[in-house]
Amino acid sequence: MKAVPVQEAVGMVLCHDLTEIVPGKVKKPLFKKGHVVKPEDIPRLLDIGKEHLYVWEMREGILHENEAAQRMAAAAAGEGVYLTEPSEGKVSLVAAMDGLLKINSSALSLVNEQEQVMFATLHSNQLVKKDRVVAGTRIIPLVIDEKIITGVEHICRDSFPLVEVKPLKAMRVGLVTTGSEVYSGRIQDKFGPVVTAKLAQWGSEVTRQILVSDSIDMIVTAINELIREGVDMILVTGGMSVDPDDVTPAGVVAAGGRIISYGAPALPGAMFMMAYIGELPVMGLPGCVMYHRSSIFDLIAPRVLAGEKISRRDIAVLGYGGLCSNCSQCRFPDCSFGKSI
Ligand SMILES: Nc1nc2c(c(=O)[nH]1)N[C@H]1C(S)=C(S)[C@@H](COP(=O)(O)OP(=O)(O)OC[C@H]3O[C@@H](n4cnc5c(N)ncnc54)[C@H](O)[C@@H]3O)O[C@H]1N2
Ligand code: MOO
Repeated sequence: MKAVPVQEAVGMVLCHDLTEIVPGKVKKPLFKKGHVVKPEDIPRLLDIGKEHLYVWEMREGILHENEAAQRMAAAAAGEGVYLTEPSEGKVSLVAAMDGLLKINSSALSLVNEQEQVMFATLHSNQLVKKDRVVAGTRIIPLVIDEKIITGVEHICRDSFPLVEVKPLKAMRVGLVTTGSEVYSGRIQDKFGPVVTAKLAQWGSEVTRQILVSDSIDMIVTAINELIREGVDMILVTGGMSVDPDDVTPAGVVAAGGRIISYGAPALPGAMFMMAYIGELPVMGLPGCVMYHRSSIFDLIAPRVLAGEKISRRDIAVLGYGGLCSNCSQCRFPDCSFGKSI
């Protein structure tokens, strides 16, 4: 690579995008890589502070920033992600569909420990819309030793994929709503509508809701009925707390449930329960899920809908970032709640 004064650069081919920045107004390439410099470009180049331009000299084992970024992005991207063309040397990774974003954060850190490269992403385990930029990567200099990029590709291959968007399955969900006050008709059920609306937003449907009193036998009968109907997920609402009447966890165990975690390091969501009956996911939802706009349910349900099996470790790591700030205007998922990795 050779630097030549701009006045002598007419007829030469630009070897990288040249950026113009006017604070608050413009940040974009004024000239793209490959542009042939014309006499009328000279004053505009001087305006953006370019007195010299680089002229590209191809050398074995050295990569241009665009090719380096394309290779890193391609190596990291799994299903549900597409790549943009490089602009100013950066390639973006974009969601190809609505779904659950998965980032391998430890492999990502390994990539970023390499010299002269960067790779930045959104947080893992959040829902993203189609066409949202979920990550971006580039090299820091204009050219780079190919060995560094090969090293990044190795890291990506060992931990593939670094970035992925998983589609949500459309599930049939059964609800068991506990509580003598609701069962007897003293108060109207408020849990059903909240959970139904959330699931609808994620493309799933509540196919049956059964109201029961605070009785282990009634909970077991309701769960068995939902299993017979072939639901893909069961949610048991209420009865998760410390009162003698709160028998939901005991009811789920009596129905054959294997408890992964009773209690979760999330607020709202402390009294949440994750269980499985065979392979069937069963969640015990505490009252806060009905009350708060975002809670543990918004952290775990999308992952179950994406086909993930929830482990005790998945729940345990939620503590870091598990405290909701209760903002007056909720911006979840664009906030720290649930961003544990
Ligand atoms: N002494 C303690 N009190 C509470 C604790 C605790 O650890 N110690 N935990 C608190 C947390 S955190 C939550 S969340 C709630 C959990 O409540 P539950 O899920 O056990 O719900 P219930 O006790 O059955 O009811 C609480 C409240 O919500 C109303 N409710 C319940 N289900 C419905 C429904 N389907 N529709 C409308 N309203 C419903 C119920 O009538 C009660 O008013 O506990 C904290 N307390
Ligand atoms: O679990 Mo309550 O489950 O935090 O608000």
